Amino acid sequence: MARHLITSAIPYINGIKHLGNLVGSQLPADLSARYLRQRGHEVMFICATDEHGTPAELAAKKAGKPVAEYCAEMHATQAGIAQNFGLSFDHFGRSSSERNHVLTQHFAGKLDENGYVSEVEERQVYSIDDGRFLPDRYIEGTCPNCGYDKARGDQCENCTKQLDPTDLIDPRSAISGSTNLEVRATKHLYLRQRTLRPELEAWIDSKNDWPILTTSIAKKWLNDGDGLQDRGITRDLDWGIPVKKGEKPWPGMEGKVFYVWFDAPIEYIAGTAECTDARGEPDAAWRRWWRLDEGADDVTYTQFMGKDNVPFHTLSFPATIIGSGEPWKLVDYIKSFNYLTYDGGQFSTSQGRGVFMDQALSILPADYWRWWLLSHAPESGDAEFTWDNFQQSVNKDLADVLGNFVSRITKFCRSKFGEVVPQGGEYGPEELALIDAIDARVRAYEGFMDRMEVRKSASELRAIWVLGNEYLQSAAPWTTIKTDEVRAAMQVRLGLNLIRLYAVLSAPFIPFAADTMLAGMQTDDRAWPMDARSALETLPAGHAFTVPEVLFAKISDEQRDEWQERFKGIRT
Ligand SMILES: Nc1ncnc2c1ncn2[C@@H]1O[C@H](COP(=O)(O)OP(=O)(O)OP(=O)(O)O)[C@@H](O)[C@H]1O
Ligand SMILES: [Zn+2]
Repeated sequence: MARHLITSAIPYINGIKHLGNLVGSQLPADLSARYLRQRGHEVMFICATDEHGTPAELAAKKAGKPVAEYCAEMHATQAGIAQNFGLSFDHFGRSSSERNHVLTQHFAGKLDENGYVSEVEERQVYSIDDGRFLPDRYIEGTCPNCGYDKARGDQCENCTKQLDPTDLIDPRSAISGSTNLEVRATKHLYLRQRTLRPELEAWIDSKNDWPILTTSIAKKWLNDGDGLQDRGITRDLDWGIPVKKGEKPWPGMEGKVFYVWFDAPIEYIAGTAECTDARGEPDAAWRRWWRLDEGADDVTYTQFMGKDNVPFHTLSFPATIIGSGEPWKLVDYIKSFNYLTYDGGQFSTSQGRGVFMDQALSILPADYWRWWLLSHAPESGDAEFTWDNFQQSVNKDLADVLGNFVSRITKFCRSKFGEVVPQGGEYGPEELALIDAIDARVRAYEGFMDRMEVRKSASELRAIWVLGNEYLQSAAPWTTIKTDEVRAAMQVRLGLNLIRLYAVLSAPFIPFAADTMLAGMQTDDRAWPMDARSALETLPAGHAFTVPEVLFAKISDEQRDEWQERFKGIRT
């Protein structure tokens, strides 16, 4: 048994997540966590909501609620939807937790002690009417390049020119529209990533088994242009973790908070502490996952995330860990994803484009989505969600292959032998060949799952389902029974055992259907098949079962067209 720490990139709090967010982080992390638990390993799977920063404040304002209240509600909403999707977090924490406050301030204090923090005086736009400094993207005005009148302080989205807020003509606050702005001096803390560059580079270079997507992004940030830059880690905002040096005040930093990207990854650690707190365990229980000097030296730590999060996880967060000078656990493997696109465009939370997790569950159960998303995970490049493709893949893989297999075997057995596993008969060459084929494919499936190759795992699993269908087709117990009832009984017994085996193997992908299959087979034996032959003898002759309800219904053309129409617009 090994110990696996798994974290998913923490979803931002400003709304319900879309299918792109799901497949780019939480869902593959869940696949891995479920698989490793089934293989008997000790798993700690952590996710949380990422709650700080201006977009949270603005979303709260739009909802007409104080930001703390908004975040608490949205956290509960996201947690509920995650549960309905079968995301098996050991804990779904909050980056605004007390634990994260303390740890974030602790890391900042250590970084400062070790000389990795500098203070920089900046000039920033202050909105007198809003009573706050405005981040670049919350200043709007006319683009000096193309004349577009809604250009943002960081960029004109019309002509794509990169801008400074001071370049804008007639600048105004994007929050209130006020033009009562002035430039004020303000002091901020910077994490001295440049100084840590040699250590970071050596560490990245040692990771030769990481996905190319991960290392290529890390190397780009390390080397492009002038190389890795120091990074501001504080902001002039109210909502966030107050800037402190450990438990002590930080002179000159009063009223400022840490930048959301500084505290968000620290929540992986804090979330683990929140988890063991909730279980009523002592500090040692979370520290053994994170502190190399307190038991974490045998932990394998894997992070899951979309590509835009990679720089922070390959460079900034490791800089925080390394710069602390303390023996915290660094990540062992970063599984990153390209983007899922929606019907020819981008998914977007802020623009309400795409299908969101709550909407998805309102039309179909979680497993339909889990299967499609994982079997089409954007691993080697971006992947596109289309309703056509979704319909085809659900109908073919889930309904025609797996669902049909379960239904034919169980119904046939019920009609000829009753709802018990029939007895008699011996395997012939066909059965032995099937068992060998299953063994080979299960070993291949394990290999892909161990390496977190999501699409390949899905197609191997599908191939295992297909083996059963092909066997059933050629063994044809409904024909056999006319001449050889004992042989038909053996074929059916094998088929019923295959259903249990499929439930076990498929559970990481489609946990709800797996439960239905096991409930139908009236067993809770989830033992991973070490060899197919004995695994297929789990349900003995005489064991009772029930015919499960329809596992997967086909998606009709009318449904497909209706959903395509319903979800083509913008969610408001
Ligand atoms: N279209 C996408 N496909 C795959 N992963 C994505 C996609 N969009 C975002 N992600 C990933 O989803 C995770 C959660 O993202 P987060 O909640 O911060 O939303 P985001 O990156 O602001 O995206 P959006 O604004 O589209 O919701 C991150 O790991 C991010 O990289
Ligand atoms: Zn422009």
